[in-house]
Formats: sequence, structure tokens, C-alpha cells
Amino acid sequence: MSRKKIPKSKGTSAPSASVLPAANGPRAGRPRTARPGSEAPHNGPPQPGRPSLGGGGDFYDVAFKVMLVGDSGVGKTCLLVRFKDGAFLAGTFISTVGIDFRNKVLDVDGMKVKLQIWDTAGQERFRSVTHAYYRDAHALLLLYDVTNKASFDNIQDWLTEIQEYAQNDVVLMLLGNKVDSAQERVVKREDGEKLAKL
Ligand SMILES: Nc1nc2c(ncn2[C@@H]2O[C@H](COP(=O)(O)OP(=O)(O)OP(=O)(O)O)[C@@H](O)[C@H]2O)c(=O)[nH]1
Repeated sequence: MSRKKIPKSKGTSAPSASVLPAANGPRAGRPRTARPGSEAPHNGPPQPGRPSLGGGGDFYDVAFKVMLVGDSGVGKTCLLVRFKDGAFLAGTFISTVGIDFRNKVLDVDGMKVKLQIWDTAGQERFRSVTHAYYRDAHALLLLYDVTNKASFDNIQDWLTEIQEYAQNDVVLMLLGNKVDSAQERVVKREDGEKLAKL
């Protein structure tokens, strides 16, 4: 599955999704609003899976839908790529367009657990697209960037959106990202912990 991203435009108003170039190299493209298809679990409780046959592939016992949310640039895509493929996407920041997902099957206590992890665009203009996906999420990872105070201050707004669009029993985790950039850190660990406990 390919990620559809466009270079983040700084200093000018971002182009609307409908006027993005159709092709500009392998990473550019039309805005992607991935629809939950046959690959995607539907609403409700954890999905029973296809019987695990012990091999690799896509067999699993149970499936959960997880969403990554938070301001643009906090590192949602990097976190997902790191988790899925073990690689870090350093270098030029390319902002996610719309929404995308990746699957990963984990062994947990002898069960094959399939995580379908949705990477949402942090940019405001895609908010209406991503709202539709909160409803059937089992868990939300809410990210801020410890080197970016605004991304921390905006967590309250994200929580308001989550209350409005996600299920009441959704599992919510607050995550302060980019702790490796200790010199640039502006959000203290204690402040993150305090917010997480509210
Ligand atoms: N130092 C450091 N940089 C990171 C980390 N994670 C991501 N970055 C950098 O932060 C920038 C943004 O990362 P992305 O993962 O694309 O951010 P995003 O939250 O997906 O952004 P949107 O797609 O716009 O919502 C990139 O330049 C990354 O290289 C991290 O843990 N540490």
C-alpha cells in the first residue's frame, strides 16, 4: 500500500484537495480518502478473524482498529512506519493527505492480533474526512510534539473532537513524541503526565 502525501506548502494557503497535481513523482497524487473496504474492520467490538494457521500472511484471531491523531508534523506517519517496518522516515517532511492505513499482525499471548492502524492527516483542511473514521475506532493514539508547544496546547481541541466523534469506550493514549530532540524540548514530561491523567 502506498502512502499518498504532498509536500507541505509553507507560507501560502494550502491548495484544496481537489486541485492537487494528479502526478508529480511517486509520492504525489490525488488526495486519498481511503474507504474502509474488504480490508477494513467494521464498527463495533473487536472483529473475530480468520482462523490462525500458524504461518505468516494475514491470518489472525482478532482485529482492532487504531487511529493516530494530532497536529500536522507531530510524527504520526513516522511512528506508524517505525512500528510497521522498523524504519525512520528522516528528512523532508511530507504531509499526509486525507487518511491511510497499514496492517500489522502481532502475537499476543499465543493469539494473532491484527491491528489496522489509520494514519490521519493533521492538517485542518482534512478534518471533515478524518472525523468519519473515529466512530469505529477501538483505540486512538493522540500525539503531540514535545518540541512544539502549540501541538500540546491543541490537545484539548483534539479531545473535544474525540468526544464528539469517537465511541465513549474508545481506548485513548496520549503520546509525547520527538523526545530524542532533548535540546529543543519545550513541553515538560510532568506537563504531559498531568494532562494524561485528567
Ligand atoms: N527528531 C524527531 N523527528 C521526528 C520524529 N518523528 C517524526 N519526526 C519528523 O517530524 C516531521 C513530521 O513527521 P510526520 O510523521 O510526517 O508527521 P505527521 O504527524 O504524520 O504529519 P501530517 O501528515 O501532516 O499529519 C518529519 O520531518 C519527521 O522526520 C521523532 O521521533 N524525532
